[in-house]
Amino acid sequence: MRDIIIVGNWKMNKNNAETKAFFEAVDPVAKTNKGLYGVGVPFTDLKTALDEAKNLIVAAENVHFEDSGAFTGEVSVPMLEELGVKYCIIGHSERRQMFGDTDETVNKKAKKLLAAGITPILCIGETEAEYDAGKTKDVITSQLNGSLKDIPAEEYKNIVIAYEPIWAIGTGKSASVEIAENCCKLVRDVVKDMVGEEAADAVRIQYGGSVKPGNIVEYMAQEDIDGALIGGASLKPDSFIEIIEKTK
Ligand SMILES: O=C[C@H](O)COP(=O)(O)O
Repeated sequence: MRDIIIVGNWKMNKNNAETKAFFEAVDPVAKTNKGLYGVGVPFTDLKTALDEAKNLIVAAENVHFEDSGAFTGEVSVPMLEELGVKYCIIGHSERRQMFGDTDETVNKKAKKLLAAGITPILCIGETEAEYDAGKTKDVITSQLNGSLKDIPAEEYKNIVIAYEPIWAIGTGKSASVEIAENCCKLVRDVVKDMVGEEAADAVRIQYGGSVKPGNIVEYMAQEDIDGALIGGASLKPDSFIEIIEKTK
């Protein structure tokens, strides 16, 4: 049985004082022996978050695939390791759309993270036009094959895949439970085709896109949904606390 993993993604929000206040309010509630709860925070908040975290896990929101060099503005895997980061979101659709991330660069990031013992939270998902054109399966298959290329089956227990239909991100228009479950099952089937049943059973799959306290329970009741990646509803302590309390 896979453990649940529910992670907030703050995106470009919160300073250090706000991070500290969030952890003071939320961290005690996240004490559980049943699953994992955490937040992805901006690089500038990582140290504060890690210092405060007793129960919540802390994720970076991106990383570069080279260890060091002339990459102005970037942060490397060894830099995250030095801070004690254990989780890192990669390939978020906002990075793919606005900052040039591709399946190829995301694949390099995933390999570097795994080699360092940091769990990648790999984001995939189709646009509204692709969904309407019935291309979801093709898009997911191509993103998974590209982003997880040459990663051995035994590593999949250390990987989290976040299926986030782009049309549901920040729109308030969440995918129906049926669509979310069907697509997460599709992700698992593609992984099975790629690396076999054992890896497909082990990989944790999150749904992301307008998840909130009012819909988290029905998503989490689905067989192939092991967790959620939550943007807007992870910013307010009260709303994230409600999500934790409803699922732990
Ligand atoms: O990474 C999280 C997703 O982008 C979902 O964001 P949202 O919950 O605000 O729709």
